[in-house]
Amino acid sequence: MVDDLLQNIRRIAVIGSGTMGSQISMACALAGFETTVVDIVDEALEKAEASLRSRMERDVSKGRRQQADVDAAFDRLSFSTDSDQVVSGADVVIEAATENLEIKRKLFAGFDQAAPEHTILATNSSTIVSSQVADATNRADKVCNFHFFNPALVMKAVEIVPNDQTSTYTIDVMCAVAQRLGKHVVQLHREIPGFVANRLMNALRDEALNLYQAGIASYEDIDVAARDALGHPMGPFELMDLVGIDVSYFIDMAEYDQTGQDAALPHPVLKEKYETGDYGRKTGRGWYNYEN
Ligand SMILES: NC(=O)c1ccc[n+]([C@@H]2O[C@H](COP(=O)([O-])OP(=O)(O)OC[C@H]3O[C@@H](n4cnc5c(N)ncnc54)[C@H](O)[C@@H]3O)[C@@H](O)[C@H]2O)c1
Repeated sequence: MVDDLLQNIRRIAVIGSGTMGSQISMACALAGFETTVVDIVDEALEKAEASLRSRMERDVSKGRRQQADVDAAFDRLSFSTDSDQVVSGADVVIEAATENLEIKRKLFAGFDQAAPEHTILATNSSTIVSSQVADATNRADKVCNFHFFNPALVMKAVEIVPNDQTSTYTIDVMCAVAQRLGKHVVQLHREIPGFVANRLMNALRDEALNLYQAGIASYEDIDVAARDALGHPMGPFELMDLVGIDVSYFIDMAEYDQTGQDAALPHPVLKEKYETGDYGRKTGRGWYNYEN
């Protein structure tokens, strides 16, 4: 069944080579897809390649992967700044660019022009539902959310969300792609901003921020409670640093833009932190310090 659905899916274009796009592209290449990752910034592509090579080297040295598999994956993976050219040869496009609706709508309009008729256009957005980009294309039936979790090479789940025009075939193909990537599918029946997993996590994060703001406990101790009392792999403050405080802020703003509900606005403490420019691991400092 999976093989049948993937018969015509050989080439994947991943758009955006940041935190998510870089690892999504590696996951696709490791799974056997001819993959190209695209960015508008050359340095982002160079950084992505360097970080993937060192990550893969570490995985091989720890016995998690075979050198031959990694070499074969790098043979299937390329890096480009020419989106139109890459998309024109792709069977599936996975968009993982900056979390901004205007940017994504422009990108989807461009993909629709450049891609062959059969190509599926998916977005990895954390919040923006695909109907918001599908109407920038003439193929809403081939547009959906395909949402990975950070780090995409490690986290086992992918959320797949149809908009009200997405065809069953598109969802079936994307479920098959997810399976080939070794992911477990969380299939939503209909759209909701933030989907399932992030809505659960955001409820926890906002309560953690409330407790911290009210002076009930330090952020370090709140992280200890989440890790060592609830068994979460990481506390909510550590997770914000991993995801990126900027990304967390943009995700909330995108939800607010979609719903207009004040409750969706970024928590005041998150906003304050965002305005300091300390975004977490990516800038060397967030809630915690990563500079050494
Ligand atoms: N960071 C997370 O934990 C996480 C998890 C799941 C989903 N997401 C979603 O994934 C997407 C990317 O997030 P990220 O954390 O990787 O962001 P990021 O800021 O690390 O990377 C975004 C990349 O997109 C590039 N870009 C911007 N405009 C572009 C364009 N027009 N064409 C090609 N590349 C372009 C940027 O140069 C940058 O390299 C967002 O939609 C976000 O909501 C993020």
